[in-house]
Amino acid sequence: MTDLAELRAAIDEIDGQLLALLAERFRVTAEVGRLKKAAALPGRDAQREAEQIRRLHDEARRLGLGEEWVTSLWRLILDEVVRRHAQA
Ligand SMILES: O=C(O)C(=O)C[C@]1(C(=O)O)C=C[C@@H](O)C=C1
Repeated sequence: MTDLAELRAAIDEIDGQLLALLAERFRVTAEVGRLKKAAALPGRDAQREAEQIRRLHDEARRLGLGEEWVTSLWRLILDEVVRRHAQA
């Protein structure tokens, strides 16, 4: 039981770090959104996203994570950034 509690505490710690990193990522993408708006660039950059997904696939393979799963996760994040760009 102690093991379970300790493992769950480790999970909670990691979840907090993941959330903080995501918040930091959204802070940076908000700056990108401001630059794009000032330059009248579209919110989505499909070529950049394809490069990102390719790189993430390589890293996912190296880490033993499923490529499709990583793609779905980043789709969620990228779509949220594009949504925020459109609202800025
Ligand atoms: O790099 C950009 O141009 C962004 O707007 C950031 C970002 C990202 O979150 O990484 C989001 C949307 C774009 O389609 C590509 C990348």
